[in-house]
Amino acid sequence: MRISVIGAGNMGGALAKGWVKAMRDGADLDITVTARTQQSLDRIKADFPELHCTLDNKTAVAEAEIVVLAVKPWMAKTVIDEIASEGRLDGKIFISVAANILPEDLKAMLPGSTAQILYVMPNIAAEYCQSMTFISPADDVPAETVKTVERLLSLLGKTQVCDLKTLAAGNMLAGCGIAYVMRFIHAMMQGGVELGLYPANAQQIAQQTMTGAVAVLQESGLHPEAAIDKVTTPGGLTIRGLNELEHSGMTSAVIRCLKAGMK
Ligand SMILES: NC(=O)C1=CN([C@@H]2O[C@H](COP(=O)(O)OP(=O)(O)OC[C@H]3O[C@@H](n4cnc5c(N)ncnc54)[C@H](O)[C@@H]3O)[C@@H](O)[C@H]2O)C=CC1
Ligand SMILES: O=C(O)[C@@H]1CCC=N1
Repeated sequence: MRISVIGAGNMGGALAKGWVKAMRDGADLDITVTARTQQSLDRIKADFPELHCTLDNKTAVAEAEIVVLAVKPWMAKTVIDEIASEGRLDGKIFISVAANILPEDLKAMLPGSTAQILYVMPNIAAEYCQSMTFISPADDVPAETVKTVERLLSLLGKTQVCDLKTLAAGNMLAGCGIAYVMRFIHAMMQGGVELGLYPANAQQIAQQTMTGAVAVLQESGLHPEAAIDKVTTPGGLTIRGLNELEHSGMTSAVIRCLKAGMK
């Protein structure tokens, strides 16, 4: 399958690199990436020589079956005007990962085009095939196309085909949420340093603890509070910290954090 990623930056680059890793595991893909500067392309090509790299968006689109738009949202219209001219996107699968540009907005930017439009929200863990990716197809996209896109994105982690409301909420937990989780890890590091650990050691400990917590919940299927009960000795150490977190409004802060991006 020939895929062109227009804008191989943080997100587009992560998708392309994840797909290359899938190719190394046997997936039959042919990936082209574009960027604004040759320097960006040289950087990505150095570690991922399987990628075709070009500064020419139009050629990249003309040669692809699937086009992924991964430029900043405020550049989407200009780039779409460029790549869709002369019917270049017609009949192709067109995935946009530009946040908050909905399928109806994309349709308005592609008047008369027969491109099959899907609004997709991955996260940067796509590079390591651990993304949580949401897929919202436009109403007129055939089921077979949705399946194809789902298969392709499943190479990069977990996927959900969903409506726009779920995508918006899911993106706060996953697309943006990955940054919130990283901020929590950093907060643990800061506490760890105050307790006398070196930052690098605190980071390793915090990351392994995060991995362990995820493993416990995934393997056991427990609700988080049931698993927390297993850690919390009455009158012991853990409950002191848990209550301190709640006195400081942790749960409320997280809820407010997730709601903030929906405004
Ligand atoms: N960074 C993230 O975690 C996520 C980002 N997104 C979406 O992905 C899109 C890209 O975001 P980032 O990757 O963070 O930005 P970025 O700035 O890292 O990447 C954008 C890329 O587009 C390239 N570019 C700019 N103009 C271009 C043009 N005319 N032709 C070809 N390439 C061009 C730039 O060289 C750059 O490599 C945004 O719309 C964002 O909403 C979606 C989910 C997660
Ligand atoms: O911050 C943003 O707008 C994008 C969307 C999800 C992650 N980054």
